[in-house]
Amino acid sequence: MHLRVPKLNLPGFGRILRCFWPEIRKQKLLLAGSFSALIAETALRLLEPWPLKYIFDTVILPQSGAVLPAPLAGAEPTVVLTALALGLVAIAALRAGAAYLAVVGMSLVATQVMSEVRARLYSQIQRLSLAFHSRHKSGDLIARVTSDTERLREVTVTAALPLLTNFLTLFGMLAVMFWLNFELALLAAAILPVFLVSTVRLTGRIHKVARTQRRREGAMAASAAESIGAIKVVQALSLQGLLERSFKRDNLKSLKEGERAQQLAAGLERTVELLVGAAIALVLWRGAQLVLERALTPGDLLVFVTYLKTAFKPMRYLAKYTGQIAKATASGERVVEVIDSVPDVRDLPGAVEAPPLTGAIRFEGVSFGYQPGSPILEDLDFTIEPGERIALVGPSGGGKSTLASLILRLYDPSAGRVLIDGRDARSYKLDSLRRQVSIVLQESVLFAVSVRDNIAYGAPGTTGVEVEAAARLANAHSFIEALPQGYDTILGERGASLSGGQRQRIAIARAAVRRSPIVVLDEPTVGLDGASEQAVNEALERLTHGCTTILISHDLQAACSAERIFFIEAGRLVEQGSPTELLRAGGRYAALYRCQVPAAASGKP
Ligand SMILES: Nc1ncnc2c1ncn2[C@@H]1O[C@H](COP(=O)(O)OP(=O)(O)OP(=O)(O)O)[C@@H](O)[C@H]1O
Repeated sequence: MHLRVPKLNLPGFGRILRCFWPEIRKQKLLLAGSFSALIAETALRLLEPWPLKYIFDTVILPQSGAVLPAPLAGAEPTVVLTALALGLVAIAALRAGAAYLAVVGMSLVATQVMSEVRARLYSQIQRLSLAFHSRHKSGDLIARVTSDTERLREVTVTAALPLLTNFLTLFGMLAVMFWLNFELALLAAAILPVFLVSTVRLTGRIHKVARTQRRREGAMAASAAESIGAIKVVQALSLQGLLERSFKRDNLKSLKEGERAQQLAAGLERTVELLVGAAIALVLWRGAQLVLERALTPGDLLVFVTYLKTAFKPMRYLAKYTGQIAKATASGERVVEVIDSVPDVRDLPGAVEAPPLTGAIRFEGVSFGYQPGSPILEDLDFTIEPGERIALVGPSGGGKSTLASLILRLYDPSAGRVLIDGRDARSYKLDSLRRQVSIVLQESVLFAVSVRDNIAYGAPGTTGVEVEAAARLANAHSFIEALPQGYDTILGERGASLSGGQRQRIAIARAAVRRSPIVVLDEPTVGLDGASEQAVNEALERLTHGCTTILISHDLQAACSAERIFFIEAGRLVEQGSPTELLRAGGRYAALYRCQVPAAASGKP
């Protein structure tokens, strides 16, 4: 019956336990050891008031008629007193030892389980597809990996463990109380239903507040991460004041929710104290009558009252820690939500390792939308031969980058198929496919590690010689050598310590170490000055030599370097052909070209 109280959050608890079970199972020996220590502690706690009872019943009030246990029966009162006092010390010492082992063991279990869960969560976040990441903010995900897992670990040790100990004690003591005197035990247990009703009501509300607060903290971490990540833009646009005000508002709301949860928990704690007080008064009132009627010894009544105070401690604990446990459950749910998410793009059953690809790409009736019901690409049909160079051009928002991300399998089409070397891209193992596609973006992201590592990230296992060769290919070797520590120079976050053109050339070197047959270039020279653009273009020329190349560009003159041009508008392939063919055809591409390059009205690209 008493177990119904923590069951309040059981759907959450159950899900969390199920999710963490693989990690918990690994700690079963340590868990069993700690649990045994916990049982021993409980048993010793049950024994604690008994020496006092015997001192009362046999030394102070020998007329009570109580009988001493066998070894002490008939002994001198001073001997009995000394033995019982020593027994009291022994029980306390053993109980302290058992409690120490239980706490140390359980915290070891919690630390190990949570560090493994944290690692699993991190790798899951890395693996979840872009569709998931565009729904969740990075700061919120970071909060899940760091503070949510930490809160779970902490609360397991500081709240859940004491609760478990005390619930075991409650059961043990109630059993002994019923054995000692049924009527009195029934009186003591009478407060349980009242307690249950008020706890159920209040814990539900506390849990709700805690969940809202945790969600808000996640959102705050997300906005902090977003603005700190874009500090240059924030300062350039003088957005500090605006962002500070909105952060303060959320912070205050979170604080108020925290206060509310604390108020509710404090209210619950006081209710429990009142109930325990009433129960003790009731037991004393009836117990004293039973002692006078000689149906109970004074020592028994002493055991009863001591038990009652200790036995109802779990209730106080429950009240005190309900807020914490509710918050931890909310944290646990946030962790489980991510771990249980199934990546939209994943290896399908029977997926095979992609063999070395030639780079043939075919779209068959491909449609795709980020949200169901709003298509971004519609019914695309085309073939790209191995080693062919294709330029994707067309108005902004037409779907060019989206099309390229389908080749990388960052998303899967909602209809139709993308075939790579004649096989559905979904039939290959994801990693083996992506390893054979290189990508250079408009804003290449570099990591805050050495230049060498940034390049080697392109293909794990790359040697120093290969890194240098790739840097030479990317026109980056000489400027890297001129950096303070050459290839060992550690870059600022996102490569902030380099110029745009330098970042691009390192990104090209990173793409080069992959030696992949397919290369996607998404506006790689936008924003570069003439000299940088030329250096980057030379590097790209060498990178894409002999590869199937998809160039996304708004620069129609640059697009003319392609063998074929695909004009993408509103998610449809409206024109395709060689630059000369398209100009002659006088369609959408020719009109745009003449706008951009008026001198080309002659029709020659
Ligand atoms: N992650 C996303 N979630 C939802 N919609 C998106 C997402 N990425 C792009 N879109 C939408 O898809 C459409 C096509 O975007 P896409 O970036 O593919 O176009 P584009 O032709 O490459 O544009 P640009 O030339 O400006 O780079 C746009 O309307 C854009 O708003």
